[in-house]
Amino acid sequence: MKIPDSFALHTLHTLLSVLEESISIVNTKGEMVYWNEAAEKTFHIKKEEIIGRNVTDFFREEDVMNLKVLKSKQPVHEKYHQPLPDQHVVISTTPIYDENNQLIGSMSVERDISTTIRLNENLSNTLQELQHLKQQLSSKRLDDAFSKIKGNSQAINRLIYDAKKAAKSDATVLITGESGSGKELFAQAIHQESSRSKKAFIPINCGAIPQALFESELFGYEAGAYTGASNKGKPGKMELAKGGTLFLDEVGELPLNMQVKLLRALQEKEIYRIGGQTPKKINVRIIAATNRHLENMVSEGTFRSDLYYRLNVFATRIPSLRERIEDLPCLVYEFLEEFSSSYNKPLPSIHKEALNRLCEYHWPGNIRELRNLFERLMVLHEHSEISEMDITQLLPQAKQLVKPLYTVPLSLKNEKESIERERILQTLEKTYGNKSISAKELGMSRATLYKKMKKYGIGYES
Ligand SMILES: Nc1ncnc2c1ncn2[C@@H]1O[C@H](COP(=O)(O)OP(=O)(O)OP(=O)(O)O)[C@@H](O)[C@H]1O
Repeated sequence: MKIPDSFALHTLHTLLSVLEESISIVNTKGEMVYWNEAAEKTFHIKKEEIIGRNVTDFFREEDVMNLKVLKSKQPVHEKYHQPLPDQHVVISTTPIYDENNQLIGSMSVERDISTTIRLNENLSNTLQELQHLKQQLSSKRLDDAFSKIKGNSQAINRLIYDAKKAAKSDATVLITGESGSGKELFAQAIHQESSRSKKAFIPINCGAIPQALFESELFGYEAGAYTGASNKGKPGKMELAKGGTLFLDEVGELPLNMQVKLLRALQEKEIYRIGGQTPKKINVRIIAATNRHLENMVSEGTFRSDLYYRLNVFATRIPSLRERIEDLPCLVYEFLEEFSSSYNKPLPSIHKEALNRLCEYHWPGNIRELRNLFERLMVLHEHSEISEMDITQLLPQAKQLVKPLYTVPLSLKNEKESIERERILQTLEKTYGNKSISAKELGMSRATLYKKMKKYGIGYES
């Protein structure tokens, strides 16, 4: 059956009008002879306005693909094209020939991709902005003295907020908290954020120095002050911290007679070196820390109340890890990253049950204990995921004491030392390195404990 010409024409017309692509046909004079509904929508030009008119009345000549193809007679296939400044299309254009192979015009089919392009532009701008913000954030974090303190809990954010305020003043700060909870980290951050940051941060562990040496450590001595002293004299930590911060760690261990001397120095802002006749002006900010309950010590008479009040100007207590267990996942990822990078191992993932297991544990050694556990884990671990079993094996309850089957007999002295070393090691392990508790448990002074640790080569991070 022959399809009548008029039917074919209407069908073709209907087909072109329902297409989502814009169709435009120009004759060899550049006049628009066909313009479908999609073209009307894309270019916001009605058929009645454009049909019969020269296409250059609406577009710049160089932007009209139909005109280019009329000239070149070369068809164009699926090419990106921008007919108007804010219009983006993918265009196919082909020359039209009659039955005598005479060029009679050109037809373009254009798919509007302006929305996609705009979305892409927005996305790329957003990504650039994001990148920029990330850079800003990371440089800000690096600049931020508190950036080393990890954790997102309300408690830690509040502490950082308060500590930043304390850093702006020159007030004495007293930091309390369990062993390994981050007291020294906070003290360092306060110093770095303060106007004294360019000067020294000098830590002094009040519990580690034998009583007899404490005064010379803190105040220094003049040449020839006593036998065995350097003949040049030596500045004490208070002088060394000039313009900076003196961190009195474990201040609760300070002997009473030294408490008096410290208080006098703080009040009078000057010190005398041992054997010295002229006072030396001191300019230090004091940050003190302790895991002891100083108020109780004051009532027991083992800590002077006047020194306590002198230190307690700005007091802050760092909660134990169990009190802010919500910080644990963030700390875990931090330590995994740190140790995978320092031991050159791929970063493992951690199973949810392993994290649960860690959250259930009571962390007497706080963040130091968590950090040590992850260092051990990264040394031993070989898989891509950390399982609950890996954690259970490393947590103290799971530890089993393995007694050697046979040991070479030692002399009495050596045996005594060996037992002592073992006892010290076990106690330190049990208290997660807390020297004051260990010393008490072992029935010796902290200074003696330090001396013995040195003698037996026991290095325990303080
Ligand atoms: N919030 C934290 N984010 C990351 N690391 C932390 C944090 N708190 C503590 N640490 C790490 O835990 C370890 C112990 O911290 P720090 O020495 O400051 O504790 P401390 O309370 O002063 O301990 P001690 O009372 O035994 O002297 C350090 O390696 C420290 O870097």
